[in-house]
Amino acid sequence: MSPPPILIVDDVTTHLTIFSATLEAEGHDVITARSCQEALELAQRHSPDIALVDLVLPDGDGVGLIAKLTSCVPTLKPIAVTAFASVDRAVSAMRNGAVDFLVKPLAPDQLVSVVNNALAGRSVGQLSEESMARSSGLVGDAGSSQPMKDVCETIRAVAGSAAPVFITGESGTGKVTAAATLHAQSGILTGQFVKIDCSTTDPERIEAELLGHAATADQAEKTGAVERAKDGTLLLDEVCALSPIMQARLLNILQSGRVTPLGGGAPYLMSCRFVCTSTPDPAAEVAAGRFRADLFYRLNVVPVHLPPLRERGMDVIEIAETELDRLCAQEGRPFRTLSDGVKSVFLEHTWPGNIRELINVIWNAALLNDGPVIEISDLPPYLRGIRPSPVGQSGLDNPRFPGRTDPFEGRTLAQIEQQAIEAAIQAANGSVPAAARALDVSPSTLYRKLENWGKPVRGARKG
Ligand SMILES: Nc1ncnc2c1ncn2[C@@H]1O[C@H](COP(=O)(O)OP(=O)(O)OP(=O)(O)O)[C@@H](O)[C@H]1O
Repeated sequence: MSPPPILIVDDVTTHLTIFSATLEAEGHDVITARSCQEALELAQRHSPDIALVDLVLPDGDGVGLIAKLTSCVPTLKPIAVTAFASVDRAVSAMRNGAVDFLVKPLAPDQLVSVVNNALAGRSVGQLSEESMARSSGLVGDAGSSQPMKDVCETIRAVAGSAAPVFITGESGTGKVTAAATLHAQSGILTGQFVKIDCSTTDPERIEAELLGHAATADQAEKTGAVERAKDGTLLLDEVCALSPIMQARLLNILQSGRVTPLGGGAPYLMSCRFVCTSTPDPAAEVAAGRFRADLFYRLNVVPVHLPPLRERGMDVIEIAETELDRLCAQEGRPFRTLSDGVKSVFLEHTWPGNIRELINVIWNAALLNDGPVIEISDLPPYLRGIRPSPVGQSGLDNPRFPGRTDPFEGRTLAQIEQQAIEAAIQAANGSVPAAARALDVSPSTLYRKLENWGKPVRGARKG
């Protein structure tokens, strides 16, 4: 029997032809779709292993398609494909079930490497959990800023207790990694680290995933996550996404400590440590009535907040260098270090996708270039457009702020906004509409701001 095929979803014929030829040359079977509708039909018929999904499709949104594909083929590993300007869309795709993302234009060896990694069960998002199982903790391996020292201290202090921990932070800041670190450092937990993604698991199935179910006429018995995490850690990733009904059931389980599998299996006592994560601020979710206050107080015994990368100062360089070493060893690439210009750009950029975005930038640069030093020209265009601060002004060598750790220090919000907008326009070769698309605002917003700053605008409409 031939292995399941790889599904490529893109409405541009040349992309379909090039991606298919590259993967077929590696011995993969490929099927192609040009729309969400066609992709869903093919997925139902062929149960592909991997789907490469372009995030902009003629009849819908690729992020939504990824969620639908994984719900119709639970074993499917989707990979989001996006244009340079929409890294945050890719981050949102990963939050909706994508195991990895690729940024166009794709180099053939990069496409093959990401697909092979996904087939082997490795992705940027999963490597850390593997490492975590082996190491005594990845959070803290790289990054010595004060906010991260505080986080590591909290993790060390509470790892050995059974108290529930609630980890918050923007997407890609390392919440799941921190949860796995807690498990690895516990010293007392002998069971497994089990993760349930509450935002992508089908709401109809989440109760059975959590509690398990007895055998039925058409389904074999299923062991629930609570039981699999016996004497270990149960991570409820993005717990605020649970429906009101599931929130009530979870509260009930926490209060009684007893779990009864669906369909009448034998009840058992729960013995796992609960760790939850949330990207939206859980207190705001409670205030808005979307998350139960009583459940939040039960789960939020030890709060841990992961700072965004832009507030971690020089950590961005430490993490980039550590990851460069790791990825070069893994991929056999010859890079040794980052140029000073690249370090300066990294300190200027605001990293909306946080560590995940940084790792993808490093991976891209190391795969597509020759080394031994990563230069600005090796970075994706949206980063090349960022002007490093003049000598003496960057975080690397700023005499006013020796050892400065905050790239925003000394700047107002308005100055940071102006710099981000100018960088986007430069990256879009001076096109305001293209920069507006990249920043997800209307062109008129940018024209208005440029006018207020007294900047000449190419192609601006009068009146
Ligand atoms: N301290 C770290 N050093 C190196 N890599 C890290 C570190 N923390 C996280 N990562 C990597 O960053 C990526 C994002 O981490 P993780 O999935 O833990 O973030 P998250 O906050 O849970 O993201 P999301 O909210 O989008 O699910 C992963 O690839 C992980 O391996």
